[in-house]
Amino acid sequence: MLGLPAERRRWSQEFSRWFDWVLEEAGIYDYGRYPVKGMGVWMPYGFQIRRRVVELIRRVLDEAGHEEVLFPLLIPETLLRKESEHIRGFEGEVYWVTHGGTEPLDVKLALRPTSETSITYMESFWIKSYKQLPRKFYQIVSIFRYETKATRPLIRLREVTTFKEAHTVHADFEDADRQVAEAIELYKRIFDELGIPYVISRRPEWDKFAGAVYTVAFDTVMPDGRTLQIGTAHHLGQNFTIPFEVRIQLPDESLDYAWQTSYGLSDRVVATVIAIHGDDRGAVLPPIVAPIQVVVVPIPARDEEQRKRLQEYIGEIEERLRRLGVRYRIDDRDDVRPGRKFYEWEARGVPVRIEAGPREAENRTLVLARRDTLEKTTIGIDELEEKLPRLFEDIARSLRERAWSWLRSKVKRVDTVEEARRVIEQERGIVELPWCGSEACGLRLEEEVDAGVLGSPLERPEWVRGKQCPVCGQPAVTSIRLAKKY
Ligand SMILES: Nc1ncnc2c1ncn2[C@@H]1O[C@H](COS(=O)(=O)NC(=O)[C@@H](N)CS)[C@@H](O)[C@H]1O
Repeated sequence: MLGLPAERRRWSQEFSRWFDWVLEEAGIYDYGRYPVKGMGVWMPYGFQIRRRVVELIRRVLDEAGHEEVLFPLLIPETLLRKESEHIRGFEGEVYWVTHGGTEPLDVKLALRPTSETSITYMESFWIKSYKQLPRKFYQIVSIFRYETKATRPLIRLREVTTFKEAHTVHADFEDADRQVAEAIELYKRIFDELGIPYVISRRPEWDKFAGAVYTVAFDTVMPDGRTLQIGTAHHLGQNFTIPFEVRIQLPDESLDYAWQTSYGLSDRVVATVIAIHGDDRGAVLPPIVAPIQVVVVPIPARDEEQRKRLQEYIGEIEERLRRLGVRYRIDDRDDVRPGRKFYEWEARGVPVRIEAGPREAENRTLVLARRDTLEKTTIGIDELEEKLPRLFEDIARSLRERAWSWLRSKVKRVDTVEEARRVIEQERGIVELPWCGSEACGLRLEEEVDAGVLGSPLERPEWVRGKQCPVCGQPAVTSIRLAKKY
């Protein structure tokens, strides 16, 4: 299914307004009212979604030998300044604490924009030998960046409240290289579980993380066709261990500085689950992160006798859902019509709705309504235990497939700058061109296509063989991806 079915038009053409609407309507996140720009409030329902996303991230990292830690929020200026490229990269984004009470501090303290400096400083005390390596730490904390580009709920925050930062230490360059590759596999698993599609690119030299040897990034295409960087992994070489003097004894007894990587995810993971899978009725949540996986909406009975029978029947449904271990809600509010209930739970993206009225109680059947495809089926109540778990799997798979076909429809290979510019102008998405690999041509392409460079594939793409760089005419050694970015 290329492009979008008609009924999801609003979702793609007024994405930003839709996104703000769904965050509020579904009770996910309250943004724009808190009196600090770029900072919002996780509301109860949204907090439950975030909690399950964080649980997934923790499970994947813990199973891969990562150790969760917790570092101080405040980083003294003396530490932050130790790695020159890093501080240059973050200079304009750091929030500073300058006073303790009424007293000015002799050393001003940064609210961490990320934690390489505080973590590497402590590693200089902890890590002395290759025998202790590799070490894989991570923390899930708030970080603070005084973003100057337009802030947006969950997408570009000044307090990034769900920042998972992993920091690893290795005995040599190659093992850090291997760790970046592992980080990429772990991120693929996390995004695949959430059905989020991605393009993986090596960022160009002129747009890598401040202090990195190289950066690999996961980008997705949002409903409005702009790309969002949803995860990054960096090889940090010895750029932090040298200034922080993290020396290790090698097997031959010689001393060398350790090698590092770092890799991060943020609130953007929640943003993309909502944005990518959503439709005009609101959020559509994969069952794995849905706070409520099934909502039961009784269809009111007319007379007293039927009402009693229906109540018993709803009780039986509830008992079965409880035994199944499903996260469910029985919406038996009697001052709200079923139609309104459908609207509310659809906006919240509840994956499955069960409707049951007097007829269903009579025939011992249930109406199952899928949130993703909106289709309804009637089953016998005795089929619930067998069909519900499979329905969850179907929903997760169909959301993932629909998202990937969307992404594939938004990535286009072109041979000329004119084509690239036209595609970006008319369709947005990602354009991919043959490239000689030079920074000069890369920057010229940003100018001429009027889009940002995402970078190049990790493996040399076959299709550029025999093609020329559209800027300088030299043989293309790889491809370059451009897009309008968030
Ligand atoms: N202002 C922001 N709001 C929301 N998410 C952000 C923001 N800035 C960065 N992110 C997310 O956080 C991820 C990691 O940030 S980063 O700067 O690329 N990398 C680091 O900070 C490294 N220390 C790895 S943790 C990014 O890929 C992006 O998905």
